Amino acid sequence: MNYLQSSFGSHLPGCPALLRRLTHAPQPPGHLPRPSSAFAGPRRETLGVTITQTRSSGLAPSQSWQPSQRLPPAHAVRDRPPAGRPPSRRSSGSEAGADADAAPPRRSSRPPPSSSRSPRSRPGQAPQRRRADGGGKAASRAPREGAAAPKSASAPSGPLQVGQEVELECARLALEGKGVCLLPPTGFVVLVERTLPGERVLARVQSVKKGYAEARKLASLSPHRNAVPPPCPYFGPCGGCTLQSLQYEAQLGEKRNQVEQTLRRVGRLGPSLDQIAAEAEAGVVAAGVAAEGGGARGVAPTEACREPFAYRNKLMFHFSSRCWLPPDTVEDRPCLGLLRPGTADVVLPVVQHGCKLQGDESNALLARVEQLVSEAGLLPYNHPSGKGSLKHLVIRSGSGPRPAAAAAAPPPPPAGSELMVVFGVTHGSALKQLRPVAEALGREFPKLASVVARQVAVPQPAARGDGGGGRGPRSAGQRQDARRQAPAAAAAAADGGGEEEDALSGDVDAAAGGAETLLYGAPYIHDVVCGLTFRISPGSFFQTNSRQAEVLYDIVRQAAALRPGAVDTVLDLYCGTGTVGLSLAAECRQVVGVEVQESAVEDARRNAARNGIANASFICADVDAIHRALTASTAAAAAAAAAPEAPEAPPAEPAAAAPAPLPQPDVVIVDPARGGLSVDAAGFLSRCGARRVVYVSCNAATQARDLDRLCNGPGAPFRLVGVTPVDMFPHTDHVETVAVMDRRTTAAAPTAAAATAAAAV
Ligand SMILES: C[S@@+](CC[C@H](N)C(=O)[O-])C[C@H]1O[C@@H](n2cnc3c(N)ncnc32)[C@H](O)[C@@H]1O
Repeated sequence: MNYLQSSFGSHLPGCPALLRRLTHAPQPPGHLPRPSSAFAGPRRETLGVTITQTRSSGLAPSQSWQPSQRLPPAHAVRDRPPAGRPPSRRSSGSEAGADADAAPPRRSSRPPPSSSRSPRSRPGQAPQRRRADGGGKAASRAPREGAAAPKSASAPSGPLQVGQEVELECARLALEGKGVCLLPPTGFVVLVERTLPGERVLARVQSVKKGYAEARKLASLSPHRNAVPPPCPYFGPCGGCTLQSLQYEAQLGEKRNQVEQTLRRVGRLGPSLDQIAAEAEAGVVAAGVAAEGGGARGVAPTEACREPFAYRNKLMFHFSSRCWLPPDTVEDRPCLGLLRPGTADVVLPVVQHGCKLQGDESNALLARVEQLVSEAGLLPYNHPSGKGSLKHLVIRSGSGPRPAAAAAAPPPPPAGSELMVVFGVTHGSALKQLRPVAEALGREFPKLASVVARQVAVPQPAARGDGGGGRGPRSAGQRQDARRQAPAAAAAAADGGGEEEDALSGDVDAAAGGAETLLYGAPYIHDVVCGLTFRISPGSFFQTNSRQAEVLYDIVRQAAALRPGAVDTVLDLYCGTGTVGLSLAAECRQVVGVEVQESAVEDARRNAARNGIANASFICADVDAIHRALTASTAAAAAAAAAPEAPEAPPAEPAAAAPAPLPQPDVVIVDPARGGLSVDAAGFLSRCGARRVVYVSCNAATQARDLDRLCNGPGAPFRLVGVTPVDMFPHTDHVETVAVMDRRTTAAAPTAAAATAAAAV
């Protein structure tokens, strides 16, 4: 998954109404975050060792690997207003990341379109500015008469015009980290990226839609009081760490606000949160939900991450023949880095400084991979020419297995003791050249335990939606539909949780694929979480922040509120490699995990055996199929009861392939992908009879939608009793949330037939 897919569009599959509730405005489908103007200032200088193409690969000069560009420190150039300089010779004009309008980037040697130029940069013209006081005292004025209005691709339908400059104050953060500014006096929503609540900015309107506008920040007029210089030189263009310029404590507060706002607006859970807060105030707290669980707001404070940098055990990088040098240059040359927001094949080279979210050794590995593949004559896959074969690179790390001798109270082994490299390749022909690359890496990096190549699908022209050479972003809804149609592809798509967790983990489509070839070492690495050793295959989901996963699982354990004496049966739905269920196993009678991806289920079974856990079992199945099978068997039982004398009919086609038998659960843990629960999965929770459901989510918007379904309205089966955000991804706008629901005692209990059917599924 890339940054662009973390936009609203993908958070809220097929739910424009949810978007409106979030921002009071619809978000355009496929809307993408824009890169910033952070690099519009000083000229870049090129440092570092040149990596030249030395093999006789028949490359044109533009196809050769080049050194990564040294970038100025982010704080030195960020928020600089555009200098009005002409596009560079190499500039691709409308590719100007900072000034690009809604149109997708395209190669062109033309200068930027007039709609994307700053009116201020035109000689003899006064800037069009509108002032908007956060306090509602609007000092706004219409664009000056006589000043040429900026050309707009579409007629403005709000109080703003494309190209207009406006002073705004940020009221709050939207889920994807953009600042929500309300234009007085109407409160018209303007979304401005890299803008923090309380900050006043000068921004230029980029697009105006029916109920809202999007603007690009030109300058910070009064920064957030907790603003800090972002330490990463790629901050801004790289869409990953949108909150890096905010002090960490303040990030935690913002994430709590986001979760609360989303539950109130999208989930219509204001009354539930108010009740949680009132009960906490009165000292009545649901079992397993911390006393401060609500405070005055119904949402607990965000659980902080102790190590807010170098916390990631997995990052996905992309190979591309289109290399982005922010703000407005795209060169046709091989490049390894992070996808430019809003594109499917333009890459920001990050090899030189690495990514601050992963460890030093992983960054060193990244740099060495770039050198070695260049020397081997390997090229990025190029669409549409079909040349080249490298698509992406995933670097994973783990602590290695827990030493047996330390079984009593094992301190976790140091992170990064085992490393894994996964090459995503489009053609098997690359394997021959990759083998010596893998062996060289193995010799140079003693901690490298595994190098694997995965065959990935070649982008289909029909799927292009970005106009730039590849797949366009698909909504989570579309991905879910595709998953229903092709469970096998879905399994592959899970690729370590590409879409399941956050933007930096992997592109679900790029990662989807088939054959894996082991190039070096073993086809897995190990990590230790909660004192248990987990085996991780290249395609298996594993929480990307191992240390914080322990905090998350501890909150889940408390929230499950299992009865003493290990008497409860726990269902761990969407269980991945079994981490949540296995960490609970000692306190329950039995744990049953359900997971769609075969390799993850295999890992989960091995993990149970390796850790000596005998009361956990894992089923490879689509969670949705459980409810369909349950519904089918209930209907069949009802039909049989209604027509006992009917002649024997041929057996009906099963509504869904029924998974292996599931026991009646006391507690269910669900941790679905970003798309949240399907209607079938929610239906299963309603009917399964469990007294408590602990819902772990990496997408507050879809979680809010699901909680609305399950907790609101007459006959709703559950009552929301606690919400705790957990910061698994510091500096990014992602937040994990643990919501706890108790079955309402007044709601109709599951019928005996349903319970029996559930037991039989
Ligand atoms: C967010 S991960 C959670 C994994 C696990 N709970 C953990 O903490 O490591 C979601 C998992 O759900 C799996 N998954 C996605 N859709 C599924 C479905 N329809 N049925 C079963 N599993 C599914 C993915 O393969 C992935 O392993």
